[in-house]
Amino acid sequence: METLVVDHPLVAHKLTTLRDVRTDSPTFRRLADELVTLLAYEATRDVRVADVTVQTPVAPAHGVRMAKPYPLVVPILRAGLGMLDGMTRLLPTAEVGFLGMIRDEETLLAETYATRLPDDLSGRQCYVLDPMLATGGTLAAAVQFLFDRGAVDVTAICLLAAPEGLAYMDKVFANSGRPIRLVTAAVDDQLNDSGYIVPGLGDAGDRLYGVV
Ligand SMILES: O=P(O)(O)OC[C@H]1O[C@H](OP(=O)(O)OP(=O)(O)O)[C@H](O)[C@@H]1O
Ligand SMILES: O=c1cc[nH]c(=O)[nH]1
Ligand SMILES: [Mg+2]
Repeated sequence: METLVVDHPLVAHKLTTLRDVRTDSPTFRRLADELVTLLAYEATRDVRVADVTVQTPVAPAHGVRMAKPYPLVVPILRAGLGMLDGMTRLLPTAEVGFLGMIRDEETLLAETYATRLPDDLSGRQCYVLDPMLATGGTLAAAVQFLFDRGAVDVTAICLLAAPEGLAYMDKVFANSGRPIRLVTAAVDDQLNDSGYIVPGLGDAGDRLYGVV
């Protein structure tokens, strides 16, 4: 998986506050929203556009518009929902599909409880949103869903990633022949025995929406 760690002082500043255990839920939500917009700016560098000409008050000007089919943005519920507004602010014409996935806290295996995606994704650029890439089980399953429906171009945007998750993605998709990109604010040190990213930021879903 091609991985881009966005090296920017504003990204580092916002991520540091997100990590801070004293940051409350409203602030965490706002920062996650701001951070995804900064990451999305890099993640959409290759978004498809088509040439157009517009008339300025002075003369014709050559430019570009987003090409059809428009990109598909896929937040992974629940925590990925906290990244959706920040993404669609940058890509207002994107369509949105949903995947609901939860990781079993004992086995760390991802289970899918909801899918709402177009049946045919051939030719679509897909952007998966999930704040945390830990063991990689959730992201691998999400990318496989998109591949199974014909997607060939998948970019994941994660606020934080663990080396174990990157290695797992490389292992699972080694022979897929389809490129996968990851854009993230940081690759942390490791996972702990409970599968949490260290130092990480804790449980992203709980910090966004509360413990359920
Ligand atoms: O890489 P993995 O080991 O699969 O772990 C990462 C997943 O765990 C978290 O979701 P969680 O299962 O806590 O669900 P939630 O978003 O509803 O909190 C996170 O948002 C990822 O989806
Ligand atoms: O550190 C982690 C790992 C998985 N899910 C989270 O929300 N946080
Ligand atoms: Mg969670």
